[in-house]
Amino acid sequence: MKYISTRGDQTERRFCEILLEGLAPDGGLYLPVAYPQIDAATLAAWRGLSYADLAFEILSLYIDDIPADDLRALTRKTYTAEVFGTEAIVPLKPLEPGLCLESLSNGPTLAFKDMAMQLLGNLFEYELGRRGEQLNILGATSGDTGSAAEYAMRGKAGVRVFMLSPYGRMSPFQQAQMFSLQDENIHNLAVEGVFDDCQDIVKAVSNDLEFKRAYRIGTVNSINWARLLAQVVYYFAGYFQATKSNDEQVSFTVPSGNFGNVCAGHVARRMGLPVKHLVVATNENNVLEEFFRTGTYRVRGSSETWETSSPSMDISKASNFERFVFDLLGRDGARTKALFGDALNREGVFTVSPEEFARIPGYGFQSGRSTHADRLATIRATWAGQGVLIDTHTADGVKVARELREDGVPMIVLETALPAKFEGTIAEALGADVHAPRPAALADLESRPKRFQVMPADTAVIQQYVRDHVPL
Ligand SMILES: Cc1ncc(COP(=O)(O)O)c(C=O)c1O
Ligand SMILES: N[C@@H](CCOP(=O)(O)O)C(=O)O
Repeated sequence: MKYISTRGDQTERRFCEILLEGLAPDGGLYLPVAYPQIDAATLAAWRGLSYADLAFEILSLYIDDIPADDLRALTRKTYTAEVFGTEAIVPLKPLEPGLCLESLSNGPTLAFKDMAMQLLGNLFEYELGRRGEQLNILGATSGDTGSAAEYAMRGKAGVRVFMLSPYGRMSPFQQAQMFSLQDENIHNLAVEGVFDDCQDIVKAVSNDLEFKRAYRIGTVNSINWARLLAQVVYYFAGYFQATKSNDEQVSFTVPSGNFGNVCAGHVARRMGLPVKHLVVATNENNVLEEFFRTGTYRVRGSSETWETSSPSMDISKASNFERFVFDLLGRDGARTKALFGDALNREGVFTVSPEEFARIPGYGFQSGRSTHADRLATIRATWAGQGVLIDTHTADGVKVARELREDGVPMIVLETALPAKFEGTIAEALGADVHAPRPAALADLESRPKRFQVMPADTAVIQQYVRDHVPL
């Protein structure tokens, strides 16, 4: 499989090249030249595979520059019951008839990011070892990508992590999870700004091609196609668990911010997975919900990006949304560049044409929004009604899923984090007597010594920090 950029550069690249490269040189995101199509016989053959072997089958359609035996060994090393808690890896949890959660948050950092990041760590180690190279990862996090990446990369030969996070905006648990790491190859840079400022810096550094090459900068955000590819697998795994035959359809509701997770669902659907709807659930930062309702994509500045109780979704520039729009525009790279590279930079807004907007139902997308009050009410109702404790992001998903579900089509809500990460809001919803369980090894997390640097939201300052810490 070859990959092209969403902004018109037709140079075809192979998987391992883009794995280490992240953003395309023209500022676009990589996508495969075509989505492999899964026929009924293949879908039937995949039903019943272990998660690791399903991951191998899906990955091998997109990766032809890693020998099959090595790739299978990588997926088997990654997706184990020891790391993810169960043999199913992503078991479904029934909530009520026709509605269930897909448990994606049983990895080491208690959020769905582990699903892809554990694989990415192993892929990086494999490819860098093969090439005898090193990689300096520059990432941006609103709370969960950062810890998942750091836990996956700590101790990995040839990898350093520079992780930008919005200073003071993550939950105490999320901050402690990252900042308590003392590993030499992990650098936590707390940026005075919002997540979008952090992501803008990552993109600016990636677009400085001379710096990127000299300092061997790579990325672990969903900018990186490998992240999305790994996330495609759990849509198939969820579908197989929720259905008995491939004639059935399901819908997914996806708590969304940077649009990586639901974009993986879009890829699965384009491959032929029988998905009826992909429901994008946002919090008060509803840039995506607004787009699917109106056709206008209006990014917002820091002063309009609200600090909410689902903080990992406090995102007003969904970087990965460009991949979906490229497909919506019939893969017209010049038009995608005009919207994302030009209109968005100049005016902070674009509107797709009525004809383009009319295509959205064909892609299965729907959207809804949830607020703090909805979140509290949903956490309470799900605890009282089903005895299931959900986190604030998953609550946004459940709230919207309950509004948009249809009779006869199972609705799977992706559980994107565990409640232990957001104890403050759980206590606000349920009172101090209900405690979100956390692994014993993390009992004293918040009281551990912390190691991080506070930095201005300034690309040049971050670049200087990288220069000071990466020997040339
Ligand atoms: C817990 C949680 N839920 C939902 C999201 C939103 O996912 P995405 O950015 O892929 O849309 C994130 C962050 O990405 C997250 O950390
Ligand atoms: N919510 C994310 C934001 C980054 O998203 P990504 O999927 O692009 O890595 C976080 O928790 O950091």
